[in-house]
Amino acid sequence: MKVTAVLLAAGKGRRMGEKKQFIKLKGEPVFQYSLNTINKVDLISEIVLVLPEEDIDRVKIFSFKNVIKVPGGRERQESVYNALRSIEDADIVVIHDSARPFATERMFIDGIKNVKSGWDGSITALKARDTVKRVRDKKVVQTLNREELYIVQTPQTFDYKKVLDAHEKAVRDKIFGTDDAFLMEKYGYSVTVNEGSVLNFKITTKEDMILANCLAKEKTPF
Ligand SMILES: Nc1ccn([C@@H]2O[C@H](COP(=O)(O)OP(=O)(O)OP(=O)(O)O)[C@@H](O)[C@H]2O)c(=O)n1
Ligand SMILES: C[C@](O)(CO)[C@H](O)COP(=O)(O)O
Repeated sequence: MKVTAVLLAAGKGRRMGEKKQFIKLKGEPVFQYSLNTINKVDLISEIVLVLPEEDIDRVKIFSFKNVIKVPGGRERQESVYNALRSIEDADIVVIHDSARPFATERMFIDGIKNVKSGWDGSITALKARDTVKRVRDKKVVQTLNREELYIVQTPQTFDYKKVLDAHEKAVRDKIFGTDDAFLMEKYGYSVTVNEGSVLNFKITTKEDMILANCLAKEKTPF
């Protein structure tokens, strides 16, 4: 079974104030951390790296595995769709945000195993540990049952043909989601969870860089 990884690094970093995927963490750009991890996962045979169109030619990458560079779109969903359409043949695709540099090899492997075992998709997720409430106009209106709540991360792994189908239907129906699993759920595909980690947080604002710098290890690629 051919497994392709899609690494998303085409964001604008509006909340950070700069393109966070290129910020250096102990000498390496943020996106290179995920590339290093994906390179260690034997089950993955090629990588589609999605970059801002204006940066495609200048960005230097280090990878043992074959990397295809693809231009991103205006929104994350459009970037994923561009990547999926650029894939010539794959059975399984693993989609990962480069803004999550501390995803582990295990998260990639667990997702791939779940899809190989028959699920249409598997998403890295962390069971809610805090109490979660619904608030409207600053008034607390409901306390949610946290036994049913998961904080969703990437990598997210899917049957390639099915996730491409979900994205094509979403374009047709003008549906937008904050992750790819949302589109799978919407079109009736089965999605399960594999275990995430608090360390697999998404770098979003400058504050997140403090933690990222603490977690980053001095290392050379691979
Ligand atoms: N058009 C886009 C938007 C986002 N991403 C990627 O999707 C991931 C999650 O997005 P987010 O954290 O929202 O990143 P940005 O879009 O860069 O941030 P912001 O929303 O603050 O502009 C990141 O790895 C980002 O590079 C992408 O490839 N293409
Ligand atoms: C896909 C994702 O990482 C799951 O948590 C997240 O939704 C992407 O974040 P964004 O800021 O909405 O692009």
